[in-house]
Amino acid sequence: MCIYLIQFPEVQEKIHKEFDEVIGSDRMITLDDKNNLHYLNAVVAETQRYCNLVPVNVFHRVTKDTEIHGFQIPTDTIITHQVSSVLMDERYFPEPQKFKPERFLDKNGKFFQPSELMPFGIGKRACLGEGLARLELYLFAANMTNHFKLNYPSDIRDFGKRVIGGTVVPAPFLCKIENRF
Ligand code: HEM
Repeated sequence: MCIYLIQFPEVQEKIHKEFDEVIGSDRMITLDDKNNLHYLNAVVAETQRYCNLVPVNVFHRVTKDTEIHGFQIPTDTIITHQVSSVLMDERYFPEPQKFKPERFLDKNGKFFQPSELMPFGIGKRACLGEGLARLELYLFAANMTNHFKLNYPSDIRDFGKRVIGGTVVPAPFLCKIENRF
């Protein structure tokens, strides 16, 4: 998310505008503020959609003969699904290659979360840590961005490079951090 805020400064500006209007100080932002920070929630959602944090999903075993779109999948086959195929599907997310938090705001500017946004998987084996992870993402994103403005370092080298493993992480990067208060 830090990298996207630097790469898309207009997004960072809109977050700061929302903080100035809704929070208005350097006080601790808590869960009580969550329902009032629509744009911030939209940026967190778009970050999860856009970054595809879990590039290869967890393996599952088919427990009975199954047919999906005409393909026969016998019992005990090991399968994995790709959440990213939904997150990058233009039927649900027009212009999927663009970072657009506004896709998660309704016409009144209120945050909404469509069922197709499924970075934690779906169904019985979806992420067990989803609730905790959502709270952490919100609290970190809110307090970090309220306090600081992020910018490119003066010497930009390989900025924003993705390192793909079990999860995707950014290659170590430098950035310039300014206090907002
Ligand atoms: C941004 C953070 C996270 C993301 C995007 C994420 C995403 C995922 C995904 C996509 C799966 C596979 C779901 C499936 O196979 O359908 C998964 C499984 C799982 N996650 Fe997470 N996860 C996150 C954080 C966490 C945290 C913080 C915990 C624990 C505190 C956690 C615990 C688990 C466990 C135990 C499973 C296996 C569930 C099962 O197979 O029944 N995850 N996660």
